[in-house]
Amino acid sequence: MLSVRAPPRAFSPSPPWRRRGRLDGFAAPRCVSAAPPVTTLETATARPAGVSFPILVNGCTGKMGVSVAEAATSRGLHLVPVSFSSRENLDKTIQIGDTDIEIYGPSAREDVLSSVIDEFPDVVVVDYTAPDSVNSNAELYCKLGVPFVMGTTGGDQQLLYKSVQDSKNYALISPQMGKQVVAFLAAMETIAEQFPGAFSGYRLEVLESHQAGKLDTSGTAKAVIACFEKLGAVFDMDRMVKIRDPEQQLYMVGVPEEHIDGHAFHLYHLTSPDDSVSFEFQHNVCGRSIYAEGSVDAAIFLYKKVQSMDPKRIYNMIDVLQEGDMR
Ligand SMILES: NC(=O)C1=CN([C@@H]2O[C@H](COP(=O)(O)OP(=O)(O)OC[C@H]3O[C@@H](n4cnc5c(N)ncnc54)[C@H](OP(=O)(O)O)[C@@H]3O)[C@@H](O)[C@H]2O)C=CC1
Ligand SMILES: O=C(O)C1=N[C@H](C(=O)O)C[C@H](O)C1
Repeated sequence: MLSVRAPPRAFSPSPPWRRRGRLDGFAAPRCVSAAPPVTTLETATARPAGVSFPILVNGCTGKMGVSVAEAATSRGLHLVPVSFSSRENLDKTIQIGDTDIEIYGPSAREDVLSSVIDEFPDVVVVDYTAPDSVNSNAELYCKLGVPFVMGTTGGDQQLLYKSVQDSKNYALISPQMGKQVVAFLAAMETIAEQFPGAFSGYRLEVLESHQAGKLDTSGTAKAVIACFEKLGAVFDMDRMVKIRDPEQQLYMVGVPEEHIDGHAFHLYHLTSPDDSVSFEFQHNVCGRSIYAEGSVDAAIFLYKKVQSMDPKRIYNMIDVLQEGDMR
């Protein structure tokens, strides 16, 4: 994870994506040609969630929506057969296991969600939609008092937290649901808290690569950068290297071809003011299963908090990890 390089003769303080044609620093994960771990009905039976409640996954026309709905079903949760879209009159159903999910447009959102809450008072919503829907969706969940997991990144994050605080609704908000990446983020937060300024004056450079359809800058990278900034590193957000071009991902970043449509590679490079020391951190994820499983962990965690009427209302994935509730 961490590499500290002593300055050899040919030492270059530049990050690898500036030094080489191909990003050698971006070692492809070992899952390269293996299929990502899949939770099947069989494994779900072997590993029951131990708790069951209704879960509504918003954004089932999208990739994460489908993955979370599948993971929820496999873990024995009751998938509510309703989801939403930004498009009116889509007239579409999406089949997840045995459940046909009906997709409703924006004008039906409030009425349909109210009916769902009437029918399933214990429902938890998991949101994987789009950055420009984050705030309006959260406003609606808060207005109707339905607990929600916000996996969608972007939007106005300050406003998001304010909506939840003002409404006293329960919510779990995190730009990152993958257990191991959450652990890395937790470590970064701890280091930043304990040793503020330890990297004072270091230059930070960041590269993130995601599937071409990703609309926003990595929310995870932003959270990690905030920690490096607390540690004293200097970063100019405009200089973030954001790669969405499949050719570059394949030949420069080294993303396995079968994961061009679903990957999240992150590289952070720090250089000391006198160029004598450099650090590199990276986390490279292929596929979406770690987020889908983490999202179900998050929904179960939040459900338990609601049921126990915990006075704390807003959570993140570090809370879930700290309470030992991530698989
Ligand atoms: N927290 C985490 O660990 C992770 C977070 N993410 C985040 O999740 C989000 C979704 O990612 P992904 O699934 O890959 O993206 P996709 O583009 O595949 O899916 C997003 C879906 O949201 C739908 N949508 C857009 N607006 C609305 C709305 N107002 N109401 C309901 N549905 C809407 C779109 O469908 P339509 O055209 O039908 O409206 C689209 O299909 C992104 O913000 C991404 O960064 C992704 C992976 C992990
Ligand atoms: O859109 C994605 O795919 C991802 N989004 C999240 C983010 O923006 O940090 C998490 C992960 O990078 C995958």
